[in-house]
Amino acid sequence: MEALLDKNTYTIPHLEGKPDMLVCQNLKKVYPTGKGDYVVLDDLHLAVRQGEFVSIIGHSGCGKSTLLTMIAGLNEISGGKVYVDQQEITGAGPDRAVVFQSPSLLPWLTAIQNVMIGVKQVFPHASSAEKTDICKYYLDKVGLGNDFHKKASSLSQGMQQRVGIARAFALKPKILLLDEPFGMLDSLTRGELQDVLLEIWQKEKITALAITHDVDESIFLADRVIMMTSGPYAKIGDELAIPFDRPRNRKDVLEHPDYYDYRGYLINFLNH
Ligand SMILES: Nc1ncnc2c1ncn2[C@@H]1O[C@H](COP(=O)(O)OP(=O)(O)OP(=O)(O)O)[C@@H](O)[C@H]1O
Repeated sequence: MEALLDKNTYTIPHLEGKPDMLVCQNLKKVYPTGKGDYVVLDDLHLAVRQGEFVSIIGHSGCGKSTLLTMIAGLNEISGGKVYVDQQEITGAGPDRAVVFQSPSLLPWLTAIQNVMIGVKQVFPHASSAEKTDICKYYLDKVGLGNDFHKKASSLSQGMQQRVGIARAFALKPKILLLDEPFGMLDSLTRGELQDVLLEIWQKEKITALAITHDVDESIFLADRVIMMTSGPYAKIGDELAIPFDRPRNRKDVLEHPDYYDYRGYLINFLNH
């Protein structure tokens, strides 16, 4: 365990000299309930550097989605502050794109029309050809180059989530927020989409924060895994830097001599 903690001092080459893109300060969330106030998160501090990929793990109900939706500006902040690129957030904005477990596409629209909705809002002054190019570029990147004009309702769940990922990247956000993005997919599709996500993330050098229940996924994706304590009054309990080389491929990660130490460390946290 000590050796692993030492590894937290490893420098991650692509983060050297990068400023913080996301800062959560003394964050608190209280849900009023019939039985009184329920304090989900309390005094939570988190800083994520520009271009960093952070995974968040923690027990079911500890407040991971609450944290993510507060950062997204979709859930009221009860106390503390969230800063994105040094600006305090006051609500949702195009600087933060969210990918939820279910992409909630408009089923009667095509793949490209679904991506276009957000692109039109974020780039109102771009020409129609430019907007179409942005949509096509990201749909192509997620492997839907031949499916631009298919209705969302005719796409498989995995393909719909590919559209969800394309839609988020197409907004060119500063931060990508992912809430169990692959939770509903079979393991093969899940693996494929993890690869797609990392490939685009690597190219765009975007800051990303992903909630996952899957310890292997948390390691494969992230530069750092954040472990949340169980609620109420949840906060960051521990963190682990994952200094595996980038770009990553699954085989190299799984065969890394330290892989099972990292995995064991995270599972040990969850078991206590
Ligand atoms: N609107 C709400 N009103 C009252 N309580 C809520 C509300 N939303 C969430 N909660 C409670 O807050 C706690 C944290 O919920 P949250 O969904 O953030 O946890 P989570 O860690 O994302 O869970 P999971 O891993 O199961 O998705 C839970 O106990 C949940 O029941």
